Amino acid sequence: MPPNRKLGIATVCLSGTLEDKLDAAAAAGFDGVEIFEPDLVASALAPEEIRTRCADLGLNIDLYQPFRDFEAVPPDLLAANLRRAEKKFDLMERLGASMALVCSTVSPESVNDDDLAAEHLHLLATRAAERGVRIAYEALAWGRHVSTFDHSWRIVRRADHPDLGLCLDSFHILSRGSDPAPIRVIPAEKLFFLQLADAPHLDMDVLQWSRHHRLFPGQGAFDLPRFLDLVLRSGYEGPLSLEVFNDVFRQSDPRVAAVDALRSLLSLRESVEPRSVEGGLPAPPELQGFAFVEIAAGGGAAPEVTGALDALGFTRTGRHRSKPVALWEQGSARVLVNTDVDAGDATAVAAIAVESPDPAASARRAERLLAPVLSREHRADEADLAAIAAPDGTSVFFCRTDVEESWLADFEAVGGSAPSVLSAVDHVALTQQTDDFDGAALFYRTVFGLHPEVPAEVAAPFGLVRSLSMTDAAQWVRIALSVAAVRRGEWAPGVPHPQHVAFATDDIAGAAARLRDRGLLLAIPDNYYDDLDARIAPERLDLLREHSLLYDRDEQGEFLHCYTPVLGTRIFFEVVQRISGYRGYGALNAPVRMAAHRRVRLQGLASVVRGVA
Ligand SMILES: O=C(O)c1ccc(O)c(O)c1
Ligand SMILES: [Mg+2]
Repeated sequence: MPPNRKLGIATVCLSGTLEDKLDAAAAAGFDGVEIFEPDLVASALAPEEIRTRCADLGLNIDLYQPFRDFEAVPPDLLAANLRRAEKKFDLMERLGASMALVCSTVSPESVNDDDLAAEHLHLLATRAAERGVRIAYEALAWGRHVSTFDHSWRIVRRADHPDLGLCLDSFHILSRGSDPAPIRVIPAEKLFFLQLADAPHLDMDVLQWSRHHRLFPGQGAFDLPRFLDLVLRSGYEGPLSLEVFNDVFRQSDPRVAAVDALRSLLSLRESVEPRSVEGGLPAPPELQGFAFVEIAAGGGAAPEVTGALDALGFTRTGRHRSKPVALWEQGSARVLVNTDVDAGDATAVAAIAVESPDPAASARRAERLLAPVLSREHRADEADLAAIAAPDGTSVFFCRTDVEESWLADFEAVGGSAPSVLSAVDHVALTQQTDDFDGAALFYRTVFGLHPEVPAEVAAPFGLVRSLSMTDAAQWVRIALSVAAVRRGEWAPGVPHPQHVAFATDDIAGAAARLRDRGLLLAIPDNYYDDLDARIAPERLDLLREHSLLYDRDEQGEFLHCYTPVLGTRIFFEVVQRISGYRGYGALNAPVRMAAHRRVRLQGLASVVRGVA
């Protein structure tokens, strides 16, 4: 595929007025737009002005859409529909748009007659051609008589007009579970337009699914790389255009949504183009684990954080040469604690750093995927780490710790080492704002090249929580994202936007005992163990109960985990033991953990920790 393949977006994807949408699409870097009729109708700009505006912004008008309920109607309606079409051709002329989308009819006045549909579309294409317009016919998944792409192709073939072709929309095809392979038989010159949308698996009415829950490619469950590959193999040469109807995106800042949209399309395009293509993205990094996790802690919370690290068996091994940052280490797990005395008891995961064999190339890839590059202050003798900003505000670093001049040289050694209980960072869990979840998932997946696992949904004490974890093929880096499925109202007694860092161990009971000795083991109630006994009857139930260990298992193995209370405003630590290749995160136990965190909150953790430290 040529690397200069044009990328477009339908204005219906974005929030705002037509002007807002065009500005956002252009700012993100799209080449073209599909103008959605209601956006134009509500605009005060004359079609000529829209045309000029698009040209000034460097946007081509790829498509005008949709024209509905045209074909296979009785003669009086046909006349009215042709009049309606002529008016739209007038408009398109003023707009400078040369392709109109016609959706398969849903009208109760239409008849189930392919010959008549073909005849009417032929007539429409003839009229359109006189005006310099071509017609792309799209089968809506809920079309009254035509609801599959192969049916729309039969009609277009029968109509046999050079200015009539097909619009393929991945949603309508994949939502119905249709096999897209027969797209291969459609000649390239009949593939007029391609609309791309992903969606989660949902068992619901297809029209509602389409109008409310579409997602950008890579955010849902459809196999879009295969779909796109088939369409391109057929010889389609037009733009790759996103058409995503989504309730959240309709309300989000269009500039942010447009960037997410283009990132998704760049990543999808990457999946079908050879790696060597000029102007292509640098390959995803072969990540080799977390280099460090940086926690920002206000002066009021720092003792809680460092007290918990100490209890977990970490040793403070280094002090940054120019910043108030301490390095804590154990096994290959490294935590930086960045103390900002003015920040009260606020805590947050400020940064995650991943090991990349080529940090500069990884950062270039991130930049090409529209990640904001952070300019960081560093002294001439300090490491210049490649840093980008994730949508949730977390800084992301790519580094190589195994080279002589690594970031570690910025730290002055201060201490020895202690016996290791924990071996590495197992995962980092970041809670997202309700509207940012899909964008954040897309960011970590594409920039890091991680593979998403099956999304989970749990009914938690303070509301429904969705989560999505992702990892690289070798499971060196795991990121777990979660989100309150519905925006919170006044009643929000849980920890706001909690974040946690999980460490791996081979001795979970030992780790839990250390935490308990320091008053830092999150207590799990008996009811949990009674239920566990009833459900699974795990072998070492007494041990689990004694050490407040949570338990899960999958086809491969078992999972034992425990937690600290919340430290400062929103951070906590988890210790996990994966046995025999367990892959999950114990998502079913999350509600029990959340309720336990709330109990500790009510009791007041600060007094406990200060009493011990
Ligand atoms: O939901 C609709 O009406 C609609 C309109 C135009 C499209 O291209 C489409 O896929 C759906
Ligand atoms: Mg469509």
